Amino acid sequence: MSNRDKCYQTENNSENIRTTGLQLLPKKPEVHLSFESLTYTVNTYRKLKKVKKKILHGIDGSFRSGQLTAIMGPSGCGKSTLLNVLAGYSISGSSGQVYLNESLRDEKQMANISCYIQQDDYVRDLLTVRESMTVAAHLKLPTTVSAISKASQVEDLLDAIGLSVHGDTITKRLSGGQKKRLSIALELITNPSILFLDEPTTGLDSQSCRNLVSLMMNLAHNESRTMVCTLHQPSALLFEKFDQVYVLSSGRCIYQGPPKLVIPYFAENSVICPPYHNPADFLIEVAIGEYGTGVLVELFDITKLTNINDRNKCLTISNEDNEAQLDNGEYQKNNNTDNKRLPYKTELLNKPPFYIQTYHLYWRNVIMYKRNKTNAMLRITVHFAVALLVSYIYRGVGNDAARVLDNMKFVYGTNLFLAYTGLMAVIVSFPLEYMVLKREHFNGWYTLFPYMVSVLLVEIPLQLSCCLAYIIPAYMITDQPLEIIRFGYFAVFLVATSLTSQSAGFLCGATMPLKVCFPDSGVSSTIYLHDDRKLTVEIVRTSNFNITTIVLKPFLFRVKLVTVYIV
Ligand SMILES: Nc1ncnc2c1ncn2[C@@H]1O[C@H](COP(=O)(O)OP(=O)(O)OP(=O)(O)O)[C@@H](O)[C@H]1O
Repeated sequence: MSNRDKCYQTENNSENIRTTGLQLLPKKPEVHLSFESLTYTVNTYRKLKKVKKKILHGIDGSFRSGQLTAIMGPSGCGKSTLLNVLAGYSISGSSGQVYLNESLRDEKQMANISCYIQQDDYVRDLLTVRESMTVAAHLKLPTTVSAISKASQVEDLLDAIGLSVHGDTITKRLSGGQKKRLSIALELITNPSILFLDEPTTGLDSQSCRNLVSLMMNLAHNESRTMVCTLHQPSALLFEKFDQVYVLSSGRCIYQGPPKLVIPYFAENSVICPPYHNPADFLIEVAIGEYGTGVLVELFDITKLTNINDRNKCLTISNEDNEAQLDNGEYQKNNNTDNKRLPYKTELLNKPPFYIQTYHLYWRNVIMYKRNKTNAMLRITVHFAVALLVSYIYRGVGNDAARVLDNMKFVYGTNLFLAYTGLMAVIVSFPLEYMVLKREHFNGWYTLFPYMVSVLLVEIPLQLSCCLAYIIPAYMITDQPLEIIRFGYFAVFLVATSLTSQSAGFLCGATMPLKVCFPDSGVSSTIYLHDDRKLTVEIVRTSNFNITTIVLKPFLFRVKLVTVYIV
């Protein structure tokens, strides 16, 4: 069968996406996730006063293993917030209990058994699908697993997720649905028990949505994982595929249960779905309050009681003694068990040591730099060109005692230029890297120290080459004394300046919000947005301007640190 035929078959036989290959990976335990009186509060400001705003209002619920659950609700009702709190992504501001089976959630254990796939596909654009998976396998799996097994697990996963025919495609060339599947496959390497997905179907066509939901359903049913995702407004066909829906309205739950029971449940509470209406649309309309706010209050109260009962069932579902009780549907809350609940414990995966992580991260960076040679060559060429320009202006000053002041200006200007390019090389690029780093770090791929070392190992030689591309021609053309010691001092001093300002660039890029805009702005296109850190990189295009202003906004203050930047 030709590659094209295989590709066609994989893309169109979504229902046949198999997940059996995943069983080769170390099996994690099945985990029921439940929560009790979950509240999330943020600080907002009204007339210079700090005001607390409650986003989740003490909600209860349970998500079972082997089920695919959708958190639904109108925009701004708190779906992503709930997912963030459950995944442990947002901790400060939250209160209430989260349980893993019958034990309290422990942050470290949670990171070990779960993964969080965000709405945007933060994958490494310059790696191929297979390379991305291989690096992830080397970083996430213990060193006791041989390279051959890792490679075969990667192939199995690619096959299972329908991406094997695209294994050698650069990830930035993948379609939205394929990128989403790759994001899932990257996290499936460690076989997590719980998968959180924030709006996985956003931006996908109906066929890709169906493929993705089928894949999630297979992962839940065949592998007994707990799959939780947020959804906006699915089609009726897609809606029915979920095992459970958890509906939020203004931070409160109004329904948890199977999609098929939505209409009878609401009818019992005097909210009648119009004939031929999509039940998912109906749910959202009820949650928005189109059927009256009184109904919503009633639904909050009724659902809270049902959810508490469900949650308690979920907490004890692994306890065989309680099964007769569960079958009868008469569950009595055992407060003694509540008090005795201990943090969840399971065997932690042995992560590769520091040097192995650094090695794989370094090689990943090398591959990415190789694929983006233009950027590296441009940096070196700009240094060389500016060296020619500056040294032409100051030619011969090094050997002329009458032009000492000019020589000083040359050294000063050189210093400023190298400090500036060292800073700019990373201050703009690092924030773009930030979200991928955050995703990988949060999902436990590596610790920050090996990451930092691997970045420096590729950045320092590059910056050194840039400095030398400037220093050597400039030194010669300005006719500085040809003595090794003097050249050494000159070079060491300038390289040190450049590397120091590069570290300042990393610091600013990693900690400060950054804005890039053209003057006399016209249309704006945001290329990157991350609200948590209030970080915005924005390009505002005007007719033919090529000058940008870079504004750094460290938290409360706005500082125009660099004013002119030529792209
Ligand atoms: N850090 C914060 N500070 C202030 N308000 C916040 C913060 N985080 C979330 N919110 C508010 O909480 C509410 C819920 O946000 P959330 O992102 O969870 O909504 P959502 O249901 O996922 O919406 P959408 O479907 O549009 O993504 C919104 O009104 C949002 O403005």
